[in-house]
Amino acid sequence: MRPAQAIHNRQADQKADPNQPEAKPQYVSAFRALSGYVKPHRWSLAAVFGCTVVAILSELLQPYLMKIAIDDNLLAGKNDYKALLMICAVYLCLSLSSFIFSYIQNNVLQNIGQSIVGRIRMELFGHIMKQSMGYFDRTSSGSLITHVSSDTEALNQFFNQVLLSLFRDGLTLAFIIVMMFQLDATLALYCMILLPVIFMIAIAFRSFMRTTYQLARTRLSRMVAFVAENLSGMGLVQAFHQQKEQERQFDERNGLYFRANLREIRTNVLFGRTFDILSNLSIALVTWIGGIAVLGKNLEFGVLYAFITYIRQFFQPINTITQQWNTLQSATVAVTRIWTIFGHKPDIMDKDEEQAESAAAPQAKGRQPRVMTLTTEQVQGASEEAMGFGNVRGEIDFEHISFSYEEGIPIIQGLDLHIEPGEMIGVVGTTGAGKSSLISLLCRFYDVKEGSIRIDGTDVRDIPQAMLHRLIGLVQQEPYLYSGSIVDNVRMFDTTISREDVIRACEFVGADAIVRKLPEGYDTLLSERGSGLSAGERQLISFARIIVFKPKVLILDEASANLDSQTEQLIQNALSVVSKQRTTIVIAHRLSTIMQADRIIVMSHGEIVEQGSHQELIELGGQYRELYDHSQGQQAG
Ligand SMILES: Nc1ncnc2c1ncn2[C@@H]1O[C@H](COP(=O)(O)OP(=O)(O)OP(=O)(O)O)[C@@H](O)[C@H]1O
Repeated sequence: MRPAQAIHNRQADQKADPNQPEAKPQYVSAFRALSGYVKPHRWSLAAVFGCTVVAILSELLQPYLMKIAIDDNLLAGKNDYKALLMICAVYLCLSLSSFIFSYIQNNVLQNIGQSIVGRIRMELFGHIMKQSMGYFDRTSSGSLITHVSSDTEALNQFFNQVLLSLFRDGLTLAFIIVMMFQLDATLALYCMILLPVIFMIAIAFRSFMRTTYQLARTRLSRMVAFVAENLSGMGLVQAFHQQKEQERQFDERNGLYFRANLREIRTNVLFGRTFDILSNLSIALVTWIGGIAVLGKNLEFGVLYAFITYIRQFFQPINTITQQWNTLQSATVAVTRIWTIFGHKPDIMDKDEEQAESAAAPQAKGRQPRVMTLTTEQVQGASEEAMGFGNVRGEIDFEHISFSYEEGIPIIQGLDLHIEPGEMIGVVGTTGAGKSSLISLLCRFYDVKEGSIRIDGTDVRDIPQAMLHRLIGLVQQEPYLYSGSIVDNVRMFDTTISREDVIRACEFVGADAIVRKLPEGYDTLLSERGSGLSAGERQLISFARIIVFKPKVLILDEASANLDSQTEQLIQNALSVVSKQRTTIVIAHRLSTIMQADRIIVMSHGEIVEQGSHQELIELGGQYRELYDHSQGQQAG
């Protein structure tokens, strides 16, 4: 299999996809979960209920008025024009009342629905953002996009359609039955004969519609997930000329979705038309039985007219409620899926969050909180002075740490490393040696399985994450730049950092000349992922970030891409200024970057196999020497 295709397929296959069709709706738990969100709106819901009752009564009284006009006026031969005019006026008033109260009911209900869905969407996004990196390794971004967009949209439809229909159509149905029995109990009973048939058909269709609907939703989610995977791996797709192959795979998924949709539409049309037939059958039955009664003078003509009108109105709400079944199902599945995410507590939590969690679940066994020496006051605030972490020295200890991403596949085993405050450490090693993993552990993107990592003697697990990430400045291999101006990218949208500070930082790292060449200078808007800037330029912007945020520890995961010699020189200069007086760890792909480091560490299979200065390691004649000779050979070549 070709690489790009293999990677996509691997991602799609391996990551958990909660959009499985077998997800069964759990109505009770789903609605219990929603009830907390609905509670604050209970008075508005009561108003909706009141408006619905008035709107329906206004509508259902109209045929009754016609019955009065026919029986008590027209057929009674009274020629009472005034009374007839009065009936027409009341009829119009009822129409107006039905319109006004339906409008209010609709608006208030939409408002409630939108604010609940908006709140859930916000909380869901916030909850996803709190998850650890391990969670994102296991969960595909496509399915997370589906949860934040489609699942919350399904909830939206629940409030827009299902709740509205349950309110309006359910009450309409109940009132029509009352009106029918009020008009003529015998004729009403004949109509009720058809009810069991209607229910049987509705139940039969329900399970069929559920299958087709779920199939369509699942295929849609897969298609969305596929698009998301492709967009995030677009570079790879283009580099391997995989466009045709990906188009073919998309066409396959698109075709499946198209067919599932057609099936769903056919089922809906068939169901709707079956109800029309039933409605007409009832009308024929009532016309026959009622007609005989009218001819035998046992029933007034106006009653028969009103009955026929009510039968027409009777089938419409049943049809609508049954049609809502799908939306109800998908909303229930969506709620279940959203609550599954809410129920997933982050693998990595701050000590106080962990304590709150274990207080809420006393039976849960957790790690015992450790003594913490770094205080929040030491590292809070925007500037170093305000943050007060001037007294953090930046001493780092990896104490006999072990780590694995997956159970049984060790990546780092019993590693010990002590880094002095202000020391500059270069890390080299073969690909897959565990260099980036070591850094991820220090940043607490993952937790060690054994041992501990300490900063100034405090376990990183005992330092609040917000604080830890202000202490450590990370320049990643592929520095991420957000859609926004250069200024905002340097200060990470933190407006407490002035524009002047940003410019000074850029000047300091040597990025100023590059930024000023851009069309709008510091106000140039970067597109997503900072495209428009080269890898080296993006790294320089990241260095400027380091300067404005003044972390105590700097980590540079050097870009593996080859940079032109001018940019490489700029990066070297930037590194030497930003690493001054701060502990610095550089994962180097080019040995020239770390030759001046205080100490170089050589990693292999998750262990440190050599360490010392450049000169010492060259003299040792081991793996470093080999790497060095190899790089010299490459340069010469
Ligand atoms: N998120 C992850 N999930 C599972 N395995 C991972 C993950 N990240 C890395 N690995 C595996 O862990 C091992 C060490 O990877 P790591 O990225 O730390 O190596 P590295 O020395 O930084 O390599 P490189 O120089 O190529 O970046 C590799 O075998 C890699 O496949």
